[in-house]
Amino acid sequence: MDQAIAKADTLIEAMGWIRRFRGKTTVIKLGGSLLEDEVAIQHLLLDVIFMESVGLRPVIVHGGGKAITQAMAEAGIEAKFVRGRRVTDEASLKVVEQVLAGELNVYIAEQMERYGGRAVNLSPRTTCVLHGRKLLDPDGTDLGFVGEVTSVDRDVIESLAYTDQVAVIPSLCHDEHGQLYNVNADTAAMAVAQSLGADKLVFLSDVNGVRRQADDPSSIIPAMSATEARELIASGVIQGGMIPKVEACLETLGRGVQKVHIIDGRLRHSLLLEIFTTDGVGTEIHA
Ligand SMILES: Nc1ncnc2c1ncn2[C@@H]1O[C@H](COP(=O)(O)OP(=O)(O)O)[C@@H](O)[C@H]1O
Ligand SMILES: CC(=O)N[C@@H](CCC(=O)OP(=O)(O)O)C(=O)O
Repeated sequence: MDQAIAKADTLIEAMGWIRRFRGKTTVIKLGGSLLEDEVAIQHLLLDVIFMESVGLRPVIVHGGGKAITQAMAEAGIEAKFVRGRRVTDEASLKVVEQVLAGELNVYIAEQMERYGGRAVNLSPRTTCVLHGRKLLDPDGTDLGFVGEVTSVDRDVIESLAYTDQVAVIPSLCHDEHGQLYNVNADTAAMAVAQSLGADKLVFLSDVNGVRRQADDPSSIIPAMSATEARELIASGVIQGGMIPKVEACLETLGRGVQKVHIIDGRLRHSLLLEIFTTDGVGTEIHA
């Protein structure tokens, strides 16, 4: 009986949070490192289905860096990164498209349906909602077919939300000539969040947050300012795939959003804990 009462109390507590966030959009960026972990993905997608069921509006943007690197290795192509972005020639682009649009995008939507949700693939193979152009690297390095998103088909994504369906978007964009580009998934998620005027942008990764030492989980930084984040990139504490993630957070903050979060998607219910509790998990970056 006590357990049943505690469960009812939890439901009542959740009601306040649900009322507060109902109708608001949360963009959830699923990192490719997490997509390798079937159990973590199952729990995360259940959290997303719960959010959708109670009237929040989740939108998924995903990457797939690890799977792309593996598929490239199988095709005999060496992966090369510049400041966390993959140098993408024509052969690599084919692999990127197959992994992101052909495999992972379909896998995520299928898993959502399997657990009782309704999901729709919005990829260049179905309906492309990310439009952009070739990214000109600030250092002058030519990254090949790497793009940046300049506009998002907001109406398509929102009309799905109105009919209780969750958009699942891979990090690929088209330019006006139909040329496809490989977009870093963190920056793609940022562009979607900005375009939808999202209330929250949550980056789910396979680390517990930003750390002072990349390989030491106990060195996690629970909260930091935009200035500190810039210093940590400049000093080399933030490296590799964490650079575009933190840069995307900084750009989002620069456009009026007050807080962004980088959290550990392997932690069970990390998404719900982040949204429905006052003690956040992971690293929060604030203006
Ligand atoms: N200071 C840091 N704190 C935490 N992780 C870091 C840091 N610097 C580099 N990293 C690396 O960034 C990775 C996360 O980026 P990435 O592999 O692109 O993840 P995702 O696939 O989730 O986007 C971590 O697994 C870690 O190896
Ligand atoms: C240009 C660029 O770097 N694109 C990324 C797209 C996937 C991605 O970002 O995946 P994660 O979220 O797993 O890092 C890449 O090719 O790896």
